Amino acid sequence: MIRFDQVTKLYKGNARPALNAVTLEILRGEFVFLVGASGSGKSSFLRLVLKEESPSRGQIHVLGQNLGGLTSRKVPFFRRNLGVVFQDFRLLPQKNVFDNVAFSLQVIGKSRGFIQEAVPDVLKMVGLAGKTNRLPHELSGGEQQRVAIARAIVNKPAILLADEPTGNLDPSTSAGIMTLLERISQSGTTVIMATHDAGIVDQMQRRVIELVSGQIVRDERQGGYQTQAIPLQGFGPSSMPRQNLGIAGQAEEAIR
Ligand SMILES: Nc1ncnc2c1ncn2[C@@H]1O[C@H](COP(=O)(O)OP(=O)(O)OP(=O)(O)O)[C@@H](O)[C@H]1O
Repeated sequence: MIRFDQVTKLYKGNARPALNAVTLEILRGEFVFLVGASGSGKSSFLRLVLKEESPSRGQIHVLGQNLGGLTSRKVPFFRRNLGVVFQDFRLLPQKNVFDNVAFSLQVIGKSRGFIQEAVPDVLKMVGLAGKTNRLPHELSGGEQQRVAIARAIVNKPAILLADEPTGNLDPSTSAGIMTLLERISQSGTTVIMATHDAGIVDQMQRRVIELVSGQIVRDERQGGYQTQAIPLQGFGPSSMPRQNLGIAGQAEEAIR
């Protein structure tokens, strides 16, 4: 579904790579938390999956396509398979709830009939059936994020990328958003969520990939936010006990 082979991302004017030789595979229907300190490379990872950025080295495959071979003309079509949700919702302030969701279907040329059916369906799913005519500023933060999620999933993407989707929400509203993301994942969508929210990661016990300075230091099937390992010197796979290395780390260690 998503495969990174030795992916390094260097930005201009930044000597240290944002991602450094990242190798991983994410399967269909998986729910994955991406954790790590600010600047560890989480957003860069998501932008590479979306092909908003290109790797400096290495190869990325998403949904069977080698992103390196994707021409810029084909990128908008490729992105139809991906939904994206951000911390700051990014709704269109002048459009009501219905139109915010409908707009994403209009731009990809869906028919009026399709839109009239699909939008109410998805708004019902996210629990906003009664609020279709509200403007974003008339909604709570949690409701705005539900609109953003509805917009991201209305075209039934195979992959949902969420960059700190609960970052602006209180704990109980966040819990509601996580229940929704879990339901979306259960319907077969791969969900990748970058987060600093320790409580959520600890509670959900899903796959956790931890980045430190652009490198994977932990990849656990059912992990928590905080690694159990206390690195002796600096960070990085070499300072982590073997049992906490996860699949990618063990592979790296085997190569060394
Ligand atoms: N467009 C850019 N140009 C130059 N450097 C960048 C750019 N985007 C990110 N970086 C750098 O790449 C590194 C990784 O940043 P990234 O945004 O991926 O981290 P992050 O883990 O998502 O952080 P946060 O949790 O704060 O969102 C940082 O050192 C950052 O300064």
